[in-house]
Amino acid sequence: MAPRPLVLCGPSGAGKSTLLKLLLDEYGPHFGFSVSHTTRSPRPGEEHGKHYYFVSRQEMERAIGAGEFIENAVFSGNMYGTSKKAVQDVLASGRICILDIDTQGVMQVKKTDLKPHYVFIKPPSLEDLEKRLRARGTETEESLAKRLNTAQRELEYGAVPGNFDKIIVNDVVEKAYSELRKFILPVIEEKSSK
Ligand SMILES: Nc1ncnc2c1ncn2[C@@H]1O[C@H](COP(=O)(O)OP(=O)(O)OP(=O)(O)O)[C@@H](O)[C@H]1O
Repeated sequence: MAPRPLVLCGPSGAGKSTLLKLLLDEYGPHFGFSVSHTTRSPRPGEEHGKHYYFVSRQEMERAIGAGEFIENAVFSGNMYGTSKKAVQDVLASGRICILDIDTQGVMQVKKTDLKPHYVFIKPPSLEDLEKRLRARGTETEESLAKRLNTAQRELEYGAVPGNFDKIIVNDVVEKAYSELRKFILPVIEEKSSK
């Protein structure tokens, strides 16, 4: 039986990439990422089928209409999405497929039969979240305001009982990572014993 995917969700700046990096440093070979589809043009060095499946808007709309996508979203005018096939390819290789998605994506995944483990990464407070995003230095004032606004709604969704199997407050990174590790180890062990 294929392993269950792992959903990592949480507001921008909560620390998903940070925790994911630690997880992959320690257990990389057990995990895999699905290759997303996008209608944006490839950047230099990006390969079709490796970084993304680069498709036309027409093809993407057809596939979404045909129910081939688990989740999809529009960012700055371009469509992005995760196809069922892309996730199944990872699972078929015996790896735990990581889905780093927002709450909209989670709602869509919940309608599929993928049955992932749902983990929500939470910042200690909105103030901390803002500090971290500012310190990361990747945002303009406009994108920062947008992320903080969205964060409020995501935190509300994260707090609804039953929406997630595990909520991890990313206060001290090491502590948050050890919680994530403890949650996912049984999944790795179950997979490895098959
Ligand atoms: N526990 C922590 N304490 C202090 N800073 C942290 C902590 N965890 C992460 N950071 C820092 O906060 C910033 C945001 O973290 P990260 O990029 O991992 O967030 P993210 O959830 O992946 O965001 P996005 O969804 O925008 O990709 C980074 O600069 C990271 O180094």
